[in-house]
Amino acid sequence: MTFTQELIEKNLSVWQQCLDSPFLQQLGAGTLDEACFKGYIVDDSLYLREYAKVFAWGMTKAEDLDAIRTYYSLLSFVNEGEGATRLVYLNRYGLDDHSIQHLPQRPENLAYTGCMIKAARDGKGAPECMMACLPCMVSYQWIFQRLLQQYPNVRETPFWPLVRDYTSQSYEQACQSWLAYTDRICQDLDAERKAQCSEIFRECSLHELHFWEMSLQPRTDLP
Ligand SMILES: Cc1ncc(C[n+]2csc(CCO)c2C)c(N)n1
Repeated sequence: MTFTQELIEKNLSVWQQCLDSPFLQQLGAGTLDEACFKGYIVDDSLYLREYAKVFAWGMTKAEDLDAIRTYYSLLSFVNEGEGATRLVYLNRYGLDDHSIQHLPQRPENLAYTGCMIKAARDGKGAPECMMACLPCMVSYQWIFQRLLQQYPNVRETPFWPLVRDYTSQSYEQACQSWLAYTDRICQDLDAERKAQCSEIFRECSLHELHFWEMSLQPRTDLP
């Protein structure tokens, strides 16, 4: 079993709780209140802005071009794939990136991005940086694939563009290559550093769960 397979296995119960969260279950069934979804999209947009800073810290410690290429590929997915879908949703709600930048991240969101940025800032290098962003990328693939199996009719709901992004073959391939890169750089780490990495992965998985729980409440500060 590779290191990332081990990490995923250890955290599957948390990801299962994400999948079972009322927000995702209602999203799959198409019954989710769009005010909650709107709040999620706004917080997620603010989250992705902060997410970019994780790689800014990662870049300063990069020891080879492989690390830089991986960070670039992660960021370009945020910007091109997810970014495009998010913008369609923001527009649908009469918002755009500019009009939401002044809004605060809700506390669970802030706690999550704070944790990721700290891991990349205080960590020794690429392994810690990848640990901070692996749960977000890989849990989405795991969760949305299962959600689509459970609710094939989600294709007929307003939430399909989001589900489609994370269930596409190209997203699965991208995840595989990010995982393979992580396994490569973690191969020769000593036990102590592996344990620290595992702790970051755990913490960020729990933050994913808290983000889904937070999203069941609509934001109260949106136009
Ligand atoms: C709270 C939250 N968690 C995870 C994602 C998914 N995600 C974030 S960045 C990225 C690109 C590759 O890592 C992916 C898939 C999200 N949008 N919002």
